[in-house]
Amino acid sequence: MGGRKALLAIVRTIVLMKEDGYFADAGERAVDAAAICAGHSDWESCEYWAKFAYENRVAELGDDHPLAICALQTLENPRNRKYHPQASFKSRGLSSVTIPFTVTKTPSMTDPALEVIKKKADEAFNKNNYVVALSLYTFLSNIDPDNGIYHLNMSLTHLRLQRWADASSEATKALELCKLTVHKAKAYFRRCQAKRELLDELGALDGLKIPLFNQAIRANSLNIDLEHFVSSGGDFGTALAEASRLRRAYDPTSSVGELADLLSGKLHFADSGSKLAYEIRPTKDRGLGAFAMKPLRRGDFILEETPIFRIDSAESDYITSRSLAAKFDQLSPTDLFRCLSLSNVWHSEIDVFEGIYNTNVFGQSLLLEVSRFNHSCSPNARYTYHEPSKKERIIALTDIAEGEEISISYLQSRDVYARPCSERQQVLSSRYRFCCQCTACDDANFEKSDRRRREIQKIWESLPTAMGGRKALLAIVRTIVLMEEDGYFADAGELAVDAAAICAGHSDWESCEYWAKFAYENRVAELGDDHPLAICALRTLENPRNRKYHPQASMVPRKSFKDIRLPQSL
Ligand SMILES: C[S@@+](CC[C@H](N)C(=O)[O-])C[C@H]1O[C@@H](n2cnc3c(N)ncnc32)[C@H](O)[C@@H]1O
Repeated sequence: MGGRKALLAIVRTIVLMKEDGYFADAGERAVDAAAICAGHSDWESCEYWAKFAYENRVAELGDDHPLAICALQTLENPRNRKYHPQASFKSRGLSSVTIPFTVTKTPSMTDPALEVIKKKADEAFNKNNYVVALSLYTFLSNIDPDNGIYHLNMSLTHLRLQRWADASSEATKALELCKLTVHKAKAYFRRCQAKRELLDELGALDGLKIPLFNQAIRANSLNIDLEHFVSSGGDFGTALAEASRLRRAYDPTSSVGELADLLSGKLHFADSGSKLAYEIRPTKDRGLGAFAMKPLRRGDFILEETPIFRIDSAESDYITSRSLAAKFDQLSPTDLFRCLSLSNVWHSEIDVFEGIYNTNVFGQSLLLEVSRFNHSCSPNARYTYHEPSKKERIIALTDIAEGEEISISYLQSRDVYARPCSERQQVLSSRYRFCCQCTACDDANFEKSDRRRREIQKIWESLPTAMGGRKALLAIVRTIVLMEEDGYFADAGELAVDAAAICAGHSDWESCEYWAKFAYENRVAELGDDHPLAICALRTLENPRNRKYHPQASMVPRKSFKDIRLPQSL
């Protein structure tokens, strides 16, 4: 089925179903309609139907149902063949066919990120963690500036932090924005408390000189707000108690330093490993970055960090704002605040959690410190997840001078060392929204670098899928040489693992040992000697003929590859 006739049939079916009081399954018809429109490249109509399908599936199945999630992904990626396999297969022109009514939003489509942040802010406040609570309320009010409740909460939090002037001005903003009398009463009361403390401080400064004047101001100012508090339904006894209470003087130093540290991301975390190896500070043109605090050698551990959370691979295909909100919901308010201070290149275009996650996810981990390391296509360090300790590691790939920026590659293996600059830039700009200017991409080097990386690309494209024998070994040698020439010092170990396997297949045990040793040494340097991949390389080196480690050992005719080695310099 396809085209105009089918779409008209779908419209008629939905109208008849609705007229007949049957309110299920319209979403399924709309999925077909969206697919038809995608096939004819009518993206506007496709979006119209995909939205209808999504809203109906959410209403009928729940927004966390795989079919609703799938509909959302289809809505977000109409041209992607993963979601619409038939996209653009037919001729255009279907936009006039739509259904004659609209579907209202369901309550479950509220912003899950805001709900979580608000809950965590309240939690921090209730645990007397006012600095974090204030930061989270401030974050919320920046996203939703017309919501007076956040200002009301900020006013109270400033009061707890003894920041009277801020408490007063937040209460004033709450008064401007809050509609309900009960909220207004709270705002008056808080402003009154703040002013009293503020005036006490002023009175303490010059109170001896003009005590009567200060008392008059105090009485007048407090009275006005207290009057409003009472007339807005505030408790009279509370107002009286407030009016008669005298509080200690204002302490301007309280908590300010801690807040500044949190905001500038300068706090070091408990398990951030070798603190002396690097520091996070602003770069010239790419936000924050990590810089070596001492000279580092290839193989040195720079950082080990427990992820804030991980998304397992099965989950990663179904990430939605709601599933991410559930992850963020498990964090402490302080960790949530730290996450919210991470870079978000998506700004308000997408849900705040999705923006932060997409900008900062490394592999499957979201991390606070690793997230500050910038990208290079010729990195001097790499990140790797160490499953046994459940920590993400950053390890030096080259020697790094004190003061030099430490960079890692956001792209993996052949996506970086076997792709020319333009292809890398495409991914980096669409996913991370920056134009890379690393040594492999800058104007002075990119042509030379492109020549090498294109050659690697070609070598691998021209090899048969079932790789084996001399040709493959020569391809591996050439690739490692080109990578090295191009200043790319990761992943050679992985290629050497393949080389060892080829040699084992042909029963060339001497060559097998040569490559297995190279693989082991490189995996140790890049991943650590306790990494499962390094341990596996060691076992392979120790047991080259064992099929557990080389399943293809001696499976093909015996051959010698002793003449194929890497140059001595490597
Ligand atoms: C994981 S964050 C890295 C830390 C970030 N600079 C910060 O201030 O928190 C990724 C973002 O940093 C910036 N970035 C990373 N590497 C870069 C590079 N080579 N050139 C320009 N911007 C880069 C981009 O905005 C990117 O989306």
